[in-house]
Amino acid sequence: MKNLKDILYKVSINQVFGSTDVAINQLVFDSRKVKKNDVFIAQKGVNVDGHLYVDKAISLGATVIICEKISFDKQEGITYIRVNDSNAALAIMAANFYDNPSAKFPVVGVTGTNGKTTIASLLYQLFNKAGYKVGLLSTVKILVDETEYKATHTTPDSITINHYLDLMLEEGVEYCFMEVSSHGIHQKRTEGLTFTGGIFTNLSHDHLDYHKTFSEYRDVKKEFFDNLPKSAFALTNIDDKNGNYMLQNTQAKKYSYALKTVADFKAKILEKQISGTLISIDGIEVWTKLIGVFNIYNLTAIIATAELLGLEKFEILRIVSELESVSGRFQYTISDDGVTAIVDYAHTPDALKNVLETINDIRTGNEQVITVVGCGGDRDKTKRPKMAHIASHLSNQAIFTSDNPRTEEPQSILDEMELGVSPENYKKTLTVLDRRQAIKTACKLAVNGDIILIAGKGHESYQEINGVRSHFNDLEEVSNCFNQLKNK
Ligand SMILES: CC(=O)N[C@H]1[C@@H](OP(=O)(O)OP(=O)(O)OC[C@H]2O[C@@H](n3ccc(=O)[nH]c3=O)[C@H](O)[C@@H]2O)O[C@H](CO)[C@@H](O)[C@@H]1O[C@H](C)C(=O)N[C@@H](C)C(=O)N[C@H](CCC(=O)O)C(=O)O
Ligand SMILES: Nc1ncnc2c1ncn2[C@@H]1O[C@H](COP(=O)(O)OP(=O)(O)OP(=O)(O)O)[C@@H](O)[C@H]1O
Repeated sequence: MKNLKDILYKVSINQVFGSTDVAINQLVFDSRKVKKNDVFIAQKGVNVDGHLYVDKAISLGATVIICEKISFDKQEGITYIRVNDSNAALAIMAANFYDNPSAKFPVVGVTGTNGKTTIASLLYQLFNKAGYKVGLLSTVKILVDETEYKATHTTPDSITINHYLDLMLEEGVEYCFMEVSSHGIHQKRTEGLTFTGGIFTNLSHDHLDYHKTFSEYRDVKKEFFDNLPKSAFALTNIDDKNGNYMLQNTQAKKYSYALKTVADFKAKILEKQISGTLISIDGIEVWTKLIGVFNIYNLTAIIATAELLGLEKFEILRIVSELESVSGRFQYTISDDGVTAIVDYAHTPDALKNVLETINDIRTGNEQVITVVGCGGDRDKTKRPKMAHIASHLSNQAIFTSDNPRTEEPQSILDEMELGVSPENYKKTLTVLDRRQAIKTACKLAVNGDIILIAGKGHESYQEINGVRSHFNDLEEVSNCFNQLKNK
C-alpha cells in the first residue's frame, strides 16, 4: 500500500477535505473498475464527465476522490481533493505511484502527424540490433524487451504508460521509445514524464475534429517541446514549415535534421528502387530496404537520435542497412503474376499523397497504380473528399471502400468521399462498399507489373462496422486473393 501524501507530490492542489495521510490501493479513473481503498480520479472528458460517477466509485470502495469541481454531497470518511486539472493530476500521481520510472532511464518521445510509429519502431529495431534491451510504446504494439503486449492507443493513459515504464525497468530495459499523440499531449497523458529527448516529424491536416483549428493542433504539439527538460534534446525536421516553430520555446538542446535545408543531421537520396533506397550520410553511402522520401526523413531522424543517445556513427549506419519496414507501413507482397500489393497505414490526405507520390516516383514503365481506400467513421469528416481526390488524381484506378465505418452508415462516408473527385477523374473511380470485395476487385483488375495500394488500415487486424469488430487484415486479404487467382 502507498501513502496518498507521497503520491500527491508536485500535484497542483486547490482544496483538500479530509486527511491526505491515508493508505491507498490503486489509482483508477473508471468508476466501473474501482476496488476497496482506491483513489478515483474524475476526468472531465470530452463527451462524458467522470464527475458524474464519483458516488458510484465511493459505493465500490474508493476512499479518495480527485476532482475539478465538487458538485455533489461530500460523504463522511472520504478525502476530497480539488485540483485545476484532473488529467494533469492523474499523470503526476501515476508517475509518483510508480516512483517516476521515466527519470531512471532514457525515454524518447516522437510526435508529429505522420511517422511516429515508423520512427519509434525503427529506433526499437536499431537499439535492439545494437545489443540493448529496448522498450516500445506504439500504436501497433507495446514491447518490453522481447515481450509483446497489445496496444490500445498511440499514447496510452498515464497509468498505463507508467506501469509499462516500471515493467521495463524491472526487465532491465535500457531505452524506451514512445509515440506522443496530440490527444495524449492535450489530455496530459505525458505530463509528469521525464523525457530524455523529443522528436518532431512533420505537421499536416489531421484531427481537426478534435482540435478544431490547425493552429490549435500545432500548438498542442508544440507544448510537448515546451515542456521538455533542459537536459533533454529536441530534434526537429527543419524541412517541415513548422519545424522551427516547434522548438521556439523549448529549453532543451535543439537539433535539426533535413534532406533539403542545412541541418545538424543531413541525408541525401542517391538512388530510388522498388527494393530500397541508396542514401548518403556525411559522404558515407548506405543502402536501406526502406522506400520513399518520407521514410528517408524517418531514417535521418533515427540516425540523429541514435547519435544523440551516444551510439557510434559507423555502427548506426551498419545497422540501418539491416532495418526492416514496419508492419503495415509500406509493407509489400508480390503475386506469382508479378503484381505488387503495398499495404500502408496512410489514413490522412498528406500520408496518402506521400505514398502515392512515392509509388509513382519508383514506377519504371507503364504499370497501372490501383488504389483501394476508405475513410474512418466517427472521425474527421473533412479528410474524406480530400483523400478521394488524391487517390483518384494520383492513381490509374481508385476503388473507394469502407475503412472502419464505426457507428456511421458506410455508404454515407463513401458519398462524402466521392464529392472530392474532379470530373476528369470520375471514370477512374469505382465504389465497392465491402472492403474484402474491393481488394478482390483490385486483384482481378491488376496485370503483371501493376501496383495495388491498399491504404488506411496498415497493420490493423480488425474492421469495425456498426460498433462490432471483426477480424480483417489487408495483407492477409490480398495474399488470399493472390493465392485464389493463382489456383484458377
Ligand atoms: C474521443 C476522446 O478524445 N475521448 C477522450 C475523452 O473521453 P470521453 O469524454 O469521450 O468519455 P470517456 O472516456 O468514456 O469518459 C470520461 C471519463 O469518465 C469515466 N467514466 C465513464 C463512464 C463510467 O461509467 N464511469 C466512469 O468513471 C471514464 O473512465 C473517463 O475518465 O476524455 C477521456 C479522459 O480525458 C479520454 O481518455 C478519452 O480518450 C479516449 C481514451 C480515446 O480513445 N481517445 C482517442 C481519440 C485518442 O486518444 N487517440 C490518440 C491517437 C489519435 C491518432 O493519432 O489517430 C491516441 O493517443 O491513441
Ligand atoms: N515522415 C513521414 N512523413 C509523411 N508521411 C509519413 C511519414 N512516415 C510515414 N508516413 C506515412 O504515414 C503513414 C502513417 O505512418 P506512421 O504510422 O509511422 O505515422 P504515425 O504518426 O504513427 O501515424 P498514426 O498516429 O496515425 O498512427 C504511413 O503509412 C506512411 O504512409
